Amino acid sequence: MTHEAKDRLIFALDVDEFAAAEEWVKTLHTNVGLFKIGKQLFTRCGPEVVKMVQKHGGQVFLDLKYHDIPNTVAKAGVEACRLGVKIFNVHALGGEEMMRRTVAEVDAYCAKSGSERPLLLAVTILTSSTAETLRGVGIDRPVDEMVVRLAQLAKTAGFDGVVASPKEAALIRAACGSDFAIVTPGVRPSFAALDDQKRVSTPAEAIAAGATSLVIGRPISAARNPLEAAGKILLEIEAALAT
Ligand SMILES: O=c1ccn([C@@H]2O[C@H](COP(=O)(O)O)[C@@H](O)[C@H]2O)c(=O)[nH]1
Repeated sequence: MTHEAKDRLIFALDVDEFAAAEEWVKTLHTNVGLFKIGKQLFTRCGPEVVKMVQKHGGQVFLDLKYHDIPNTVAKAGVEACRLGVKIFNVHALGGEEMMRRTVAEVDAYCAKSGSERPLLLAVTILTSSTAETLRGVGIDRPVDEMVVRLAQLAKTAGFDGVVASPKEAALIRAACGSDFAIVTPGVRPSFAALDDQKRVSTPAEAIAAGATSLVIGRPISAARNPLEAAGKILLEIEAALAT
């Protein structure tokens, strides 16, 4: 398996116990480049679980999707840097000032401390959302239009990339250029259930559309043989990269 395919696979550590998270890291570290720690696991275990992944040589995507006033998000971003995570994210719907302030404070902190700057990603429209979901919160625009608009806003604010559905990856790539990261959850291999995801593609489709990394949780964790499922996904990523 090439290093490149593995580095593009991010496993969602969506469990509620430290021990279970550690088991997943030990089981999957050969096939997974990064481990995503989200609201459930972080709320239960806190920064210790970040250190655990790092202790096992894994890199962390801290998926807390900050969405608050600029000062609060910027300061939370600095704390994410202090944890040494590889990636953290905010909601682009928090707006340009919130994102600009976060970039500025993170850059200042990393320059002063000499620490590696994490990749800053902005969540566009959640992969579980549809046009109906948007209408329900008063947004009367098509999903893909909103996603591209938020991606451009994130880029203007100095963010490194976005979290989006692979369905919109090609549009984002065209609008934001080749060096903009597009990290896609909402990925479903042919062998997996849809669960609560609405805007999904297969791993091969996501890579072909321009996704830089894929976030995958239940298609791996619910598989009869999770390591084998991750291996199949890597093969699919590799094949798509080769075409
Ligand atoms: O738009 C988004 C943003 C984040 N997520 C997160 O990704 C994983 C997906 O897990 P699956 O089990 O593969 O569905 C999960 O942790 C979400 O919080 C997302 O799905 N969509």
